[in-house]
Amino acid sequence: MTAAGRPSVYDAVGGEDAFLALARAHHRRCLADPELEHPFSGPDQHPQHVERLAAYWAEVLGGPARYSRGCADQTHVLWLHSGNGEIDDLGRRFLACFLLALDDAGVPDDPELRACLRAYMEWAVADVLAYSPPGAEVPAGAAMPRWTWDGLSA
Ligand code: HEM
Repeated sequence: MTAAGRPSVYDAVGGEDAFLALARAHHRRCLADPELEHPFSGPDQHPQHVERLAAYWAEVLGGPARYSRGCADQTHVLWLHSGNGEIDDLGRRFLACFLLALDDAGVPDDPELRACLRAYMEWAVADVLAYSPPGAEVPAGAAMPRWTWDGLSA
């Protein structure tokens, strides 16, 4: 629950198991995409990619701080996606896979929740793509984003 007594976005999605199902569905969609399949099929993929992605999204959307406590931080996430050159098309595909995965994973079809999740992912894709020019410098100690019903929380 949030301070105002309203469920967090994390709770509205369905908590930990729902985020795992969402990350799994999203990964499946990425692997089925002819372009996105390449970056996700490299030999050095983290074996727990899906679990880590689920923990990351859960934390950003108001869940427990499992990613920043047990996995890595925002600087690592930005660094992982940086310096790949012009990948705007991959960003569009990533967003499309996320929106389809919401249905695949059975995330509640509440219009306010869906709009909130879409706005978050549009923002997050743009944030990652901002570091795609070769040589882009990722800031050290970048704070984990927090996304609420009202958008990015300062
Ligand atoms: C342009 C679109 C994107 C592409 C092509 C992409 C690709 C990737 C790849 C290849 C990995 C590494 C997988 C591995 O080695 O385990 C990864 C990891 C990850 N990505 Fe993305 N990604 C994109 C956008 C995003 C966005 C928008 C977010 C956040 C909302 C995100 C969050 C993450 C996280 C949390 C990880 C796991 C980091 C970890 O293992 O600690 N990605 N991504």
